[in-house]
Amino acid sequence: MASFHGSSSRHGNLEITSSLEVVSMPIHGQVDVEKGFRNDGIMLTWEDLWVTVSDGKGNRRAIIQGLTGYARPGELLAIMGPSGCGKSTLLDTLAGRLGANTRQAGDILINGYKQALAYGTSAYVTQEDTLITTLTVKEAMYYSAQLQLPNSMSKSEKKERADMTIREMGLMDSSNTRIGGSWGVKGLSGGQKRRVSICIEILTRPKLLFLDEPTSGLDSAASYYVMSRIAQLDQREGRTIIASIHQPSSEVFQLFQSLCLLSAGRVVYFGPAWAANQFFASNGFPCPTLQNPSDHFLKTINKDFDEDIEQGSIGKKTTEEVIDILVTSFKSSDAYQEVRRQVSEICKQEGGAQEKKRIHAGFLTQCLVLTKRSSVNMTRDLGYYWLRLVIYIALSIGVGTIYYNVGSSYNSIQARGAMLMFMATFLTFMAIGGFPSFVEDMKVFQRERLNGHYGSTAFVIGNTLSAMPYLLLISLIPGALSYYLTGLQRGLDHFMYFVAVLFTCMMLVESLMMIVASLVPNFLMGIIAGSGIQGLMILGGGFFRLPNDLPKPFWKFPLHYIAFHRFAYQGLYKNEFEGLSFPGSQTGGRGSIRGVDILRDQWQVQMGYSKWVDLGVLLGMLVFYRFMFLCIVKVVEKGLPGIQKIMSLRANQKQQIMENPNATPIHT
Ligand SMILES: Nc1ncnc2c1ncn2[C@@H]1O[C@H](COP(=O)(O)OP(=O)(O)OP(=O)(O)O)[C@@H](O)[C@H]1O
Repeated sequence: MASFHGSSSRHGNLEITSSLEVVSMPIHGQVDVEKGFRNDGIMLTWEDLWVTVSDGKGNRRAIIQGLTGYARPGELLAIMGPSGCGKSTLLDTLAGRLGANTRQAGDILINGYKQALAYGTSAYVTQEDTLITTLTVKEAMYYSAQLQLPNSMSKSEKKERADMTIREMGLMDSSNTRIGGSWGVKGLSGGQKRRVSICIEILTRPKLLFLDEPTSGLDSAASYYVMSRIAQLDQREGRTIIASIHQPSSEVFQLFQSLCLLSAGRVVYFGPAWAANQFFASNGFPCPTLQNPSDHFLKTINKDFDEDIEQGSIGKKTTEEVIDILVTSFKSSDAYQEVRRQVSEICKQEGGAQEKKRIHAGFLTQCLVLTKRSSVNMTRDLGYYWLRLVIYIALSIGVGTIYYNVGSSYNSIQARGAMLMFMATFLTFMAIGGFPSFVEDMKVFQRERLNGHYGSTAFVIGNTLSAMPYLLLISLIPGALSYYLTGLQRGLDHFMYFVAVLFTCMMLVESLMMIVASLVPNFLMGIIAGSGIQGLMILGGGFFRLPNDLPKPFWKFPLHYIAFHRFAYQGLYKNEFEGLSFPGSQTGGRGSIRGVDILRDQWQVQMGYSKWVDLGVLLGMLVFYRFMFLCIVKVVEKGLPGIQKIMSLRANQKQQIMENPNATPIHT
């Protein structure tokens, strides 16, 4: 479950706010527990904000340069500018979501305080729609409502909220359509997916909403309806909305209260949207009659396709010169002074005491809903388990026919060993086939986690529980086919042990692949890393080279002891060979030889403990792997922002020292 603690400081030097560190809020006012949100709004200010990235050669490039601005409750602030000007970066910075290779400097204050945003107070709709494609719009919304809304709301109230939000975004007609987008299923259009993403994030009625290109993929009418509904919501409920937007129509433009116009990370204009036209005109770039003002602004400051621009009676100027004129003019304008005055006024307002706040579905509800949602997804996604089940069945029929009725001859010793090794190794290895689905799961989890929908523990529990029935099925059916066709040792207990080892190994490989997916979200790299790790463990497992023949450094110590294959092989061997006897030679001479003697003397199996200990170790490893998965998810979530914060702090101090060598570094 998420931990909700953190600290805040007033007017410190640098802060990275993060919705991961879901924390305390100093906002005064009442908590509307019934509805799951507070009554009062959020005022966000930023002052002299810089963001730099490394160019890989030791130099840093500024992508946001000294921005100052504010966003107030009940207002829709639009961030506009040419592609690559830093709109998404500004949103990410304000929401505390900058990437690990970036450094940030400057103040970001919430209601005049430096703090992370509390759960449910902010939501971020990213540019990329990361949705569970197998669900219908209604299902996606219902599950999300059950996860995000507090237990104090009844199930029907949550459904009602979800239905209302679907209606608000004009998705009623497609509410029973699967989101789609995989396995050749078209599902929703790009614009409809965009609206589903917005719906999911506005379910809790967050007080602060970040929208990155909410209208991309929408036609002009849909853009207007979506933006007008967002604008209505912000006025009705005192929400603070910051949206980056590419090319609003003039109707959409009229919905904006404030406008932040960026060019190459610098502010060209910040202030009331209606006054932007006047600002351009006063600098010699009036908007031609009948032209959409936003088109005019973007055309004037887009230097990607540099062309000379006619300026009043002065003549032509390059776009670079035009941008410099506008940036300089804005810095010396009354509008800029007004921005600074507003920022300092908001910062002066006294906030109430900090308090912890968490209003969302309880931990058990989250685990249950996530298990259910994940099960539905696994059932509908052919690539998750069904395809694998078909291949497993085909392979086990292959194994069964190759080793058909293996008998108890001398040659059957080697055949039994090879068959068991194949089952424990290659069948479990194929869990890699589910990696694309794991990656999609991880993407959805990361989005939902960043927006504080639920905690990582609930996710790991939900994922584990939902996978279990399917893995049991694909251990049982192919396991039974190969076991009985081969004619391995009779007795239900032997068969059940065989299935239990297969099941545990499959769970282990899945856990390993989930760990890889959380560290390497890239599909190809993940498959390479996952199969590489497994390949090493197979080599060190004690089949291809007997345990005593394994080179001691690395292969024997530690690999042989940490590779789960060793315990799987040894457990399966004991399960099969204990209680059986074989002829002492190929011709049947030299009497008979006991299965246990073969294991101890020839295959160097540890016979000092029973097969149940091997299974116990495998189960222990499974718990450890799942726990490790949870820890990695938490470290990625909490550790990286922490490291980033320290690095930013250092960068900021260094910058200060360079600017003023006599100054004392500020410690936040
Ligand atoms: N983590 C990063 N590392 C390196 N460069 C980055 C990083 N984040 C952003 N940039 C660069 O900063 C610039 C601004 O990027 P950003 O995504 O903020 O632009 P944008 O205005 O949102 O563009 P678009 O409208 O096309 O989405 C780009 O040149 C981008 O390559």
